[in-house]
Amino acid sequence: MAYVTRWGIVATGWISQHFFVDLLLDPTSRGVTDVVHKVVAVASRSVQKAEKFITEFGNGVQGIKAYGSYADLFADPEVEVVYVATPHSTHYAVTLQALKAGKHVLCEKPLTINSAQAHHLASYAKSHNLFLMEGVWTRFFPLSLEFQKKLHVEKVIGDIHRVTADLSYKFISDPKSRIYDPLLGGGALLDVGVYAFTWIQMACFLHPSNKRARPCDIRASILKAPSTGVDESTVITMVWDKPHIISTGTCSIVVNSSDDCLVRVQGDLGEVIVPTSTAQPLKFIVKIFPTVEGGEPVITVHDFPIPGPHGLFWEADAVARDIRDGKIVDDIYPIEETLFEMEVFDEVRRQNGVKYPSEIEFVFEH
Ligand SMILES: NC(=O)C1=CN([C@@H]2O[C@H](COP(=O)(O)OP(=O)(O)OC[C@H]3O[C@@H](n4cnc5c(N)ncnc54)[C@H](OP(=O)(O)O)[C@@H]3O)[C@@H](O)[C@H]2O)C=CC1
Ligand SMILES: O=C1OC[C@@H](O)[C@H](O)[C@H]1O
Repeated sequence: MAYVTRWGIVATGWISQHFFVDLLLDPTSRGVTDVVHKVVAVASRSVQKAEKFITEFGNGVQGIKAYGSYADLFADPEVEVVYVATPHSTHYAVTLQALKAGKHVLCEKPLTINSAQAHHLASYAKSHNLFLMEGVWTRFFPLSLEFQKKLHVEKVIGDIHRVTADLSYKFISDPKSRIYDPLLGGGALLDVGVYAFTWIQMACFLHPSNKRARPCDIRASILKAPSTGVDESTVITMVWDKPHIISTGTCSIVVNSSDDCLVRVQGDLGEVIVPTSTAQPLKFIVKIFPTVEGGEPVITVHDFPIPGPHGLFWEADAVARDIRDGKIVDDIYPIEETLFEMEVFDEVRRQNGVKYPSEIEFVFEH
């Protein structure tokens, strides 16, 4: 019997629409038979918005409740796990409120805007035996798992020496948008930098010789947006002692990533390239250098088409299995990796004197 996971969706913005559509897809269409997803309720700050969202994107599914406040959804005993998709700066308070109501939580990336908030959420969830995960959906793509296997198990490119990863989008320069607004945690680092960072985590942090150690050196540069002062373009270089790798992660909200190489992992024998979006990857390429002078490289393209609209369902399936199995931390993307990510991001901002407004950098007393 498939386990039925009972979801509550919090907020009705862009990514919530995508998540909702993916949740409503029949899991057997992607070969999944052990879990299914039931959307119990949707909450918005306006009940009309929640109703409209259900009508527009609910694929005719009946019985989904519409709430006009997040608190009402948290109070619903039928909701088992909450998907939080509000702007970054509100993740901490909204997630804490959900946890305090006894709900498991999948919160969109970034989990919080700083590591102090992330540590608070992680310790609250742990001490109350509740599931908590940052929604870095990319980590659950079969492609990402195969990428790690090729690098770390099959060691197809031998010893890894250098890793570069990028995600950049040219966003419309609107100071009121969440991308530019400091009060909503705007800037490249928290919005798209998370993805560049996650590929570096997969290649370096999860390298078997690294044994989950922190990098021994972190250096970062930030170019601030003249309009609002958020980080417009950010570069993070890290040195990983034991696997002996140097990595560079880049992100920007004023230029687009190149479409031919977003991630490049270079090793003794060749390189692995992810050419499409580092958020929603579709293929990776393994290039093995010629062993004889004048020989040709051997190039293998590994295609991973998404069996559905977006690919957020893989992350949802993982959450469902964790909850079914009584796990509070996911194995593929454990909360410890989020804490590490947030600690590095704090350091990146510290080195560059970038602070979010005090209204959003707070930590509740606990
Ligand atoms: N995994 C992925 O690929 C993606 C993840 N994200 C993440 O999801 C989160 C939401 O992003 P996105 O959906 O693009 O954002 P949107 O601006 O489209 O939606 C955010 C929603 O949050 C609610 N909200 C609550 N408080 C506020 C506030 N103070 N100001 C504005 N909206 C508020 C609103 O819903 P309501 O009015 O119904 O309460 C709003 O529609 C971000 O943290 C982002 O990082 C975003 C895009 C892609
Ligand atoms: O997570 C994301 O991925 C896609 C981007 O367009 C979006 O701004 C970001 O939040």
